[in-house]
Amino acid sequence: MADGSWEARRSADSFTVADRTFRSRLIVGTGKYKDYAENAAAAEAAGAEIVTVAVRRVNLSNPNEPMLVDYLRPDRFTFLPNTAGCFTGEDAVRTLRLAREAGGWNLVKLEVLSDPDTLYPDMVETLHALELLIADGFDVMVYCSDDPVMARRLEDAGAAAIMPLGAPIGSGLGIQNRLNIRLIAEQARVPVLVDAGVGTASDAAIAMELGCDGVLMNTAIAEARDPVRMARAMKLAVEAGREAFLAGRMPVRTYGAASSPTSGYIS
Ligand SMILES: CC(=O)[C@@H](O)[C@H](O)COP(=O)(O)O
Repeated sequence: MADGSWEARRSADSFTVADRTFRSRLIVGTGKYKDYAENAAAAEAAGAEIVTVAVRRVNLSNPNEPMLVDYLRPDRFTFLPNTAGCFTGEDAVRTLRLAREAGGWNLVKLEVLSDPDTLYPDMVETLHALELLIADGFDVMVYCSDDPVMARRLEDAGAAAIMPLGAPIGSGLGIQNRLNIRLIAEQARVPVLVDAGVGTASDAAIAMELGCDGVLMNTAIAEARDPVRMARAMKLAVEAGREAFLAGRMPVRTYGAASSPTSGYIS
């Protein structure tokens, strides 16, 4: 997209990251599923075009074990390698360099965690790693805190997409700071996708209503009683949230306003 402004992004029927255009605004993960078959069925039901893969945790190369690529075929899905489990920028950069050597992936998701309890991103390490990866020619989608100032710093450093958390990874708490997510979406000139913390369909719809370009989620689908059905619900929620955003919501009022006014409307 030549003009990445919010005004241009807000009306587009697809989103573009590093010259690749996607119609589906829902990215799904590949962890915590019963097996790869269930994972694949959920990704299909979600209508996802991108699946994110924790390259250090998923079997991509040992043919003696079940392999992800036999179920989620690379000719059907764009694989987005991520650095889940990395707690230093150096480790994350090393992981993505190995992923590129193994699979040729250049579009990647950077995620540098701070501590194992909150799983919050370490933004100092993340920014440092981002700079190294950009210098290395990667296109980097960046998992980050919901801080608009930090989001701008990442964009200035060359991030291909900004991915603020809704809540801690795997918490299912939903979006904790709607104001910040909205500010980040408004100011960015690259796609903004809420990543982590979505618990159910309404959370995904809220992310889209706030003006985000998309949503990435894993646990909400993988840990649902019926993952395939939840994946379908998430697809519909993302689409509904996007439609509501484009339609433009009514103003919020402090006081009541009669639904059958006596003037000012057609009778
Ligand atoms: C799959 C992935 O990339 C995770 O690191 C991501 O942040 C998802 O978080 P949830 O499991 O909370 O959706």
